Amino acid sequence: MVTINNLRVAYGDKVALSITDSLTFDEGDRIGIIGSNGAGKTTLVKSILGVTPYKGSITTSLRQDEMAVHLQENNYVDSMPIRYIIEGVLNKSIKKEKKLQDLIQFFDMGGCLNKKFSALSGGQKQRMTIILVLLQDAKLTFFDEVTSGLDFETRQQLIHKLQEWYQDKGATICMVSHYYEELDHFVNKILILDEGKVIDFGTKEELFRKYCQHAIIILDNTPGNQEITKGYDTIAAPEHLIALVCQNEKAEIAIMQNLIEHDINFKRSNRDIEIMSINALQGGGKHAY
Ligand SMILES: Nc1ncnc2c1ncn2[C@@H]1O[C@H](COP(=O)(O)OP(=O)(O)OP(=O)(O)O)[C@@H](O)[C@H]1O
Repeated sequence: MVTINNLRVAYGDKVALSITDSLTFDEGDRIGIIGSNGAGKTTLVKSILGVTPYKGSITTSLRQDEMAVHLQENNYVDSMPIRYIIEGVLNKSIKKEKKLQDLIQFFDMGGCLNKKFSALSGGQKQRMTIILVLLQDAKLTFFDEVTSGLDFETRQQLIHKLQEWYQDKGATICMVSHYYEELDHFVNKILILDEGKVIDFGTKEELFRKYCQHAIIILDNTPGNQEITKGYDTIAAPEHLIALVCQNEKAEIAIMQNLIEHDINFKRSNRDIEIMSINALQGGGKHAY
């Protein structure tokens, strides 16, 4: 659906993106794009959309109007009831457009239509923009930090709604996010960027196996837990955690039995995107896909 080759984007002297290998997004992919601030995530989205000049090639079977985007920041007229913003942006009447009515109902925005944009909560503001984006029914949709600035519960609700909306649809989605738990539920592939370069790209399962093996056991990084886990293989984890790596089921059962005997709380995971990506980033060039 989209193939990228030798992509390079620079802002003045600063190279924001340099993708040397070929990168392909297939139809139906749900791709999570992760990377720290300034990694080039938004630049990649804008390049594919054709709104940022680049060198190299991006080939796609899609027309421009078959792609939609939800960008990080959206500015609307603050003092206007959102009913008129929605109708003005779409050039459609809510009364006459069944699909638009369905979306408004689905995202529970019917009661807000007469409110000014400035009077909406953060979650309602995001939902309004999402309605505008989803109405396009695009073959490829980008969500760039769609939940940024929202509290945990509102983020969860929004992602849950998006998931529900897309569950029977074959649409291709690219979601840029710093929130790993959101991506865990929403995407099947992960693209890891760092300083403008691709660190890895693959299915969640492939990448987890590559960097974390069969499973990991995660526990608090306390002196007591450090002592008990001394003989085990660990991989990189956020500072407050210890991640024990298990090569196979037998090994994980042995570790878990030992932890249970010592009355230690732990979490077992075979899909932790955060720990996988920390290890992918540490592997750097060694693991480059
Ligand atoms: N219009 C611009 N002019 C100059 N530099 C830019 C511009 N847009 C982005 N950059 C720079 O390019 C690099 C990549 O930016 P980009 O916005 O793509 O990163 P990102 O991964 O989306 O970051 P974030 O998570 O903070 O949104 C950064 O160093 C950024 O400062």
